[in-house]
Amino acid sequence: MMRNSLSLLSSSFSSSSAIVEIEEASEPQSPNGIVVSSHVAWKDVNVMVTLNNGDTRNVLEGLTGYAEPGTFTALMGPSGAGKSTLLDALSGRLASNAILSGKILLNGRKAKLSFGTAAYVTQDDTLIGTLTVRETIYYSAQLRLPDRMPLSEKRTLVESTITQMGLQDCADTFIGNWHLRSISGGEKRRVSIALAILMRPRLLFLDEPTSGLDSASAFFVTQTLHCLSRDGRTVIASIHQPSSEVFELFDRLYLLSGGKTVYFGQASAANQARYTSLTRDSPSFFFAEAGFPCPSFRNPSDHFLRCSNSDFDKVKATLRELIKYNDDPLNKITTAEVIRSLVDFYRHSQYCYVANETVEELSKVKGTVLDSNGSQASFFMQSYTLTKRSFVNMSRDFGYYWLRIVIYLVVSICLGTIYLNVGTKYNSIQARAACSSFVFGFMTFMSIGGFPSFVEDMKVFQRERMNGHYGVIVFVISNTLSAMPFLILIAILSGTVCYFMVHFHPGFSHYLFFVLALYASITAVESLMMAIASVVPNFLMGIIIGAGILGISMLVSGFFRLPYDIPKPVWRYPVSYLTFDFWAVQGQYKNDLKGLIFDNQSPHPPKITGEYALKHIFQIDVNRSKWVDLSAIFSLIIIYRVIFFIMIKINEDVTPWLRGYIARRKMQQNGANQN
Ligand SMILES: Nc1ncnc2c1ncn2[C@@H]1O[C@H](COP(=O)(O)OP(=O)(O)OP(=O)(O)O)[C@@H](O)[C@H]1O
Repeated sequence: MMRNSLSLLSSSFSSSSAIVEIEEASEPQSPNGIVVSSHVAWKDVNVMVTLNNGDTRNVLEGLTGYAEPGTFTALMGPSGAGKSTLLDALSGRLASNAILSGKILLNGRKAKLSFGTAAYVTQDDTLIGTLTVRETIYYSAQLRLPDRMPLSEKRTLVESTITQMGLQDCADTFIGNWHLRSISGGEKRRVSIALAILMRPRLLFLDEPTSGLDSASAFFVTQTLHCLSRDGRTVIASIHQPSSEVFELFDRLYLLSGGKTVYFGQASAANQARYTSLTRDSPSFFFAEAGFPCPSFRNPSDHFLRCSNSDFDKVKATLRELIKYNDDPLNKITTAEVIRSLVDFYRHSQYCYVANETVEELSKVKGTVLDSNGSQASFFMQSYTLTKRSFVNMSRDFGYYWLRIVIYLVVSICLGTIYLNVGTKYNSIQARAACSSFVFGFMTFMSIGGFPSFVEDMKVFQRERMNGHYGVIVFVISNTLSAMPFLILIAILSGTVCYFMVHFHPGFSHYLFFVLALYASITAVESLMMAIASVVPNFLMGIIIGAGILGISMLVSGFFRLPYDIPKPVWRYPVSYLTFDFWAVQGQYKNDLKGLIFDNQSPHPPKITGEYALKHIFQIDVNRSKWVDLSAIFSLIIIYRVIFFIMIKINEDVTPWLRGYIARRKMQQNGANQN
């Protein structure tokens, strides 16, 4: 079954020109007969980062290595050694303040690995908690597989991926969130890997796939990666503290310390503790040769990390009295010295020579160009699937809309009882205005509560976007459409309660306007909050910024300060015209007051007309139709959504470029100052 799905996927890929065959003859065959494979080689890779004060720091220094199809390469080293940076450099995901030099070759060619060319599993599992494991993988398949692939075959591929990752038992369990029972951490990791391997990528990067897992889960995950590599894939993963069982599953080990290579070569045979019985081709032999043999009964991987972690010097200095020293050579000198001699020893060793030679050879063989492994689905299919997934998420997450609907209803009932049958007395003029302002100002404010959910959505979007699953437009469309039914429900429910309890201007068109204006206002707030979420990923900051903007919007709506009294520069032009509150309040005042007759202050005539109140009390232009005001709110929604789109694009393209530019400028300035 698995084989079937694989060949099916390959055939649909080749027909859609996802993989461009360039030099077929030079292409090595992988164990399962699939032709496309990926050799990654890196030579003299340096990464320099610019710090905020303009200082620079070398994070990686002169790294050379390679990873071949059918192998599992583990990047190991203490915290801060540069494992993630090397992974990021290889996968084209370096931060914008990092400057890369050296050669990175994919199948012998310089390659820009981004947006789905290779699968990348990040350290944290950004998954949608309200979906089950099967649904998560299925939606991902729908988002990425070609439309012409029959549904049954997509399902087969999903099921085979579930089986391959050993997720059968929890396939119908929710990923989990604050109110839904969740799968375990190890299962979450496997779901993330399942999503990465769904499109059968030839190259797989994983940043600490076993971090936070117990030893059994870590072994399971590593064993799965080992099996994936045996399928002809090139697997490169950073691993923090592997157990000896996990270590045995690595084919190659790249040991780093302080951004320098301590060892690169075979990882096999490392489980043999006594170096006298070791083959030359093992890290234990290397350590023994370098003068730091792994003591008997010590896990070799612990020993390698012990030798390469200079933090032990600090620990030793702090706990001098408490440590009992044995005759381990590591206790006689500082770890910094150990690292220095290991790095030096490696540089002049056979291991380094072999690595350089192999990289040279690999760079001469020009192989297949791997094109994006991202989505093959059409724009329509992506939009449909994403809208559906987002709708399912919203309807299952109690905190997304349901809670807000309840609160909206409760507040509407409270408002309805406070302004019950507001009437047409003299004081009713002010009461109606205040009630309308509350509805469009304060009640819409409650939409801020959805911000944490938006932030979660943005995280999933960013992961999927980085892996090339869909574009920004698809995300904006799906987000708008999926929220629509809930916003309509909020507007109808709370609008109806308010309208009839307060007894606003009777008549269907007045009721329709009220509900439509409420819907438009809530949607405008949502759009604004989404735009904020695209640039402010922290929800506390986002809520504060959102509250600030909405507060200003209320201030210039024409209720707290009458329109002509709002200071013209800035506040009236353009701020008030750019806020939905202004249009909503003006439109609703007209919708409610126009056509009504109110008692005067004295019980005798003349009565006050609604038009008079609008003009002379609220300073409102009665000649402008309320429908124009409503159209203005809808136009603002479009503007806010366009801003949302632009923000994402800026975040994606302009900000990294700008940060990179600033980093380079700071570096130059610093260099000039030093000179
Ligand atoms: N963009 C950056 N700007 C500034 N410093 C950076 C940047 N990227 C990495 N560093 C620094 O480089 C060093 C290596 O970081 P890296 O994340 O690669 O280490 P690591 O080995 O993956 O560590 P860990 O196991 O803790 O994740 C760290 O000291 C880190 O602070």
